[in-house]
Amino acid sequence: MISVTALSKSFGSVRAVHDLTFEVAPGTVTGFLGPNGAGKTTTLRMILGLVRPDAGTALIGGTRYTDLESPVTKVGAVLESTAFHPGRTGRLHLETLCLAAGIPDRRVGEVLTEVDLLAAADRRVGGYSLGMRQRLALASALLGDPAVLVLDEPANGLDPEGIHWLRGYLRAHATTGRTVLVSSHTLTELSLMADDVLVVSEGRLVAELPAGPDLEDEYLTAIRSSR
Ligand SMILES: Nc1ncnc2c1ncn2[C@@H]1O[C@H](COP(=O)(O)OP(=O)(O)OP(=O)(O)O)[C@@H](O)[C@H]1O
Repeated sequence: MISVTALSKSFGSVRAVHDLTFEVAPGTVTGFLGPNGAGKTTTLRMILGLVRPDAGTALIGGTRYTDLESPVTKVGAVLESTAFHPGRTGRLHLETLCLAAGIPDRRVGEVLTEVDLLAAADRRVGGYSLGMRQRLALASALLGDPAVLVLDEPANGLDPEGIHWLRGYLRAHATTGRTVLVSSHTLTELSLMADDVLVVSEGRLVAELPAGPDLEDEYLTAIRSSR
């Protein structure tokens, strides 16, 4: 369970997140949707302990990310800004992460298979396409076999087949009782991927919607009435 309570963060005069409260339950894929600049990335970064909130709390299973013991085995994250060493192969990148986190090396082959990147594993990451880098980022997040996945725009750069695959993957992942929070500013992407959608606008939660055929209409209504 991810629990965000009265979370706020400003950057100078920019109020990025304002008194935000929501919960993400296990067993479902929860979408995090909002216009550009709505505060999605800032919220995810606070959940992951990368940005310090001005007020409020973001807890994972009742504990702040920074207080988790062995966090990579509890929470897997894919962030927009994921950087890779371009001269390393995908496999070496994952092996390096395993070494740093004390995860057994056999996980490398397992996650490469899970994200369907085995064929490119021994190529240098500098030559990867955007979609391949996204798959490698997801593989990195999965190394510790975490119960919680936090993904910022994971479909970015994936081709339609890749998006279809990601959707199936995240759903299967959630079905095993895991928690998945996935952000996007693309409504169609989330309507395919998520079960429920948290809508944020100007740093505030403005609606919680089921991801059904009416999502677009309901989203637009929620955004317009929040302004
Ligand atoms: N490090 C920072 N310094 C200054 N302002 C920031 C910083 N990070 C975010 N902001 C501002 O906070 C607001 C929210 O940004 P954030 O990246 O969280 O939005 P977002 O919903 O993820 O947007 P997008 O969909 O475009 O990725 C924006 O106005 C942004 O410019």
